[in-house]
Amino acid sequence: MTNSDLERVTVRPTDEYNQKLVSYVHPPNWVNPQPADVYDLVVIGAGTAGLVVAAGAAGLDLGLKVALIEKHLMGGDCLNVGCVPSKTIIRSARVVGEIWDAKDLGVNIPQHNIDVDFPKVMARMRRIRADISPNDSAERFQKLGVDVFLGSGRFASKNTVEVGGKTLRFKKAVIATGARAAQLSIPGIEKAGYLTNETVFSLIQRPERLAVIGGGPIGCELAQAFRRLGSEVVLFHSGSHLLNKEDAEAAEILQKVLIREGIRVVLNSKLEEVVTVTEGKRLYFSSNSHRDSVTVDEILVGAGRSPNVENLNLEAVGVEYDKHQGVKVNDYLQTTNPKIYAAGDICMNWKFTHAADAAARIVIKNTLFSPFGIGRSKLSSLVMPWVTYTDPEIAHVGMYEHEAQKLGIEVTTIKIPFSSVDRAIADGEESGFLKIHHKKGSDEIIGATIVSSHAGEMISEVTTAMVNKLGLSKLSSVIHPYPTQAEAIKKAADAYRRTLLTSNTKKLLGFLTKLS
Ligand SMILES: Cc1cc2nc3c(=O)[nH]c(=O)nc-3n(C[C@H](O)[C@H](O)[C@H](O)COP(=O)(O)OP(=O)(O)OC[C@H]3O[C@@H](n4cnc5c(N)ncnc54)[C@H](O)[C@@H]3O)c2cc1C
Ligand SMILES: NC(=O)c1ccc[n+]([C@@H]2O[C@H](COP(=O)([O-])OP(=O)(O)OC[C@H]3O[C@@H](n4cnc5c(N)ncnc54)[C@H](O)[C@@H]3O)[C@@H](O)[C@H]2O)c1
Repeated sequence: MTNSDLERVTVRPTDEYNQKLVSYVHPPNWVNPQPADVYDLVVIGAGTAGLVVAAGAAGLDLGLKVALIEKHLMGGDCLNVGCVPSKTIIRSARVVGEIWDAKDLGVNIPQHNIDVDFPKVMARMRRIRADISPNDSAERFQKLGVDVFLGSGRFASKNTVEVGGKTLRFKKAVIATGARAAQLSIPGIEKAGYLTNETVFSLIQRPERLAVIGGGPIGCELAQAFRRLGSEVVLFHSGSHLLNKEDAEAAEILQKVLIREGIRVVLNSKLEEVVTVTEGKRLYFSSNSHRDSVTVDEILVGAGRSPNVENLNLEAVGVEYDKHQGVKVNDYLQTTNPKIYAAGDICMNWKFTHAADAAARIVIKNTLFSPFGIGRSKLSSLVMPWVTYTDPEIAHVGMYEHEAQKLGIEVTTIKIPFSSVDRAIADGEESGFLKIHHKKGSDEIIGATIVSSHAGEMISEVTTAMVNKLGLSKLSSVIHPYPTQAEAIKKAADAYRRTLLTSNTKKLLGFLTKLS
């Protein structure tokens, strides 16, 4: 491929920050290398999953030949149009949330004095994204010893992939092509136009009125952020509750917060049509048998993901897939072609950056260091936490009660409301809770949910305990600094320990007290 063949990628607005970003993750002057005779690994897609596989394999310094193919921006969704930009604007939005609560904390800030400089919020996001991007850059991966090919990868035969007119022969290949926003079949929406995660971070002006479609993590995080940054927001959700995959009580707390902050939440919604009118985009909808309409400036769709399975010629290599579920893999992340593996959003229900990272590590082990399948790692052995970065955050790890029940595991749940945790009271954050599920009659933790402004920081303690099989008894012996919200974990562990006291041990303790 010569320079002129390289598809130019533009990220809008084309300011200095986005030019810097592109110069790292899709350099316009990039020249694809001459392919090696044969690659130990060819990885298609340079999002988190692909980057971690490539860096992990090349970084071992074993002389492995690794090729990495990216058609758009290295770093994938997470860096460019996902975690990084969303969390960066959520940081600005959080300041507004703090100011809204300031009066209750004795700090009077006239609300009409809040002046969100939306273009500056977005410019800060673009600057930070560009500053982080060298980590995922073509140049860095080249220096790691990876052959980086920019262009669209496609299987050509059982052991070759084509990119930009070049043919790469592989011993093993990895599909890490991720997912994109699922398209909705609402009449008129295509014509009216809408934003997805691929375009919303290119906004430079605040949409004064925003409709968000989908009340999952994307919808809830961005609806709250835009509301706090000054937009009028209406959030449509087809389910009867926001975040319907989460613990219902946790989702209920968030739902109340979003409504209190002025978001119009429309549940059980069915969007019937979108029409462009002089005042904007009008959405006709029904909800609980009631029909209504709302007119907005922009529509943001975040209603699930579709895996990027198209144009890979998967049929030619015997890799089975489903248009909704993605590439079919077994527990070892092997596709229906034993030489081809997959990792990340393309094949997993856990659509998280850290899940893609963890899956990539499994793929490295299973493709390169498990001869004859000996010592392979399994996806099902992972203990997976996740966090929805709303305010309050909702963090979860392991199983929900209903999942355990489905598997026939009897569960006891310990719930610690933050209204009983001194630091949360001092912080004015009593509405959340910590729930720990453990096996009935044992201290083995099988799952936990935390609702708190810092739930995401706290969940790792529970995850560490689960991974290392530290039960509640052990956690009870861990000293937690006072006052911290993480003391809730110790309180739950102490509550478990108290259940162990039988009436006989209580009598014995009472007797010992009298003797002392
Ligand atoms: C708005 C938003 C916020 C999010 N926030 C979080 C968060 O806070 N925390 C979290 O853990 N997760 C978050 N996620 C999810 C996270 O971004 C994804 O789970 C993660 O990026 C998946 O990584 P991946 O490598 O599987 O796929 P991707 O990141 O999608 O990467 C796939 C790459 O493959 C490339 N590709 C596709 N087809 C081809 C081809 N034929 N040839 C060459 N290249 C190809 C694509 O261009 C892309 O770069 C968020 C997602 C969104 C949309
Ligand atoms: N903090 C994080 O880790 C984070 C943040 C954002 C996204 N993500 C990942 O990205 C993935 C995608 O997020 P998402 O929020 O798009 O997906 P999601 O599938 O979790 O939620 C989308 C919701 O939209 C609803 N919906 C679907 N069609 C609708 C319609 N026509 N009208 C109204 N509602 C409709 C669905 O009922 C669903 O609950 C998630 O699986 C998540 O793992 C993670």
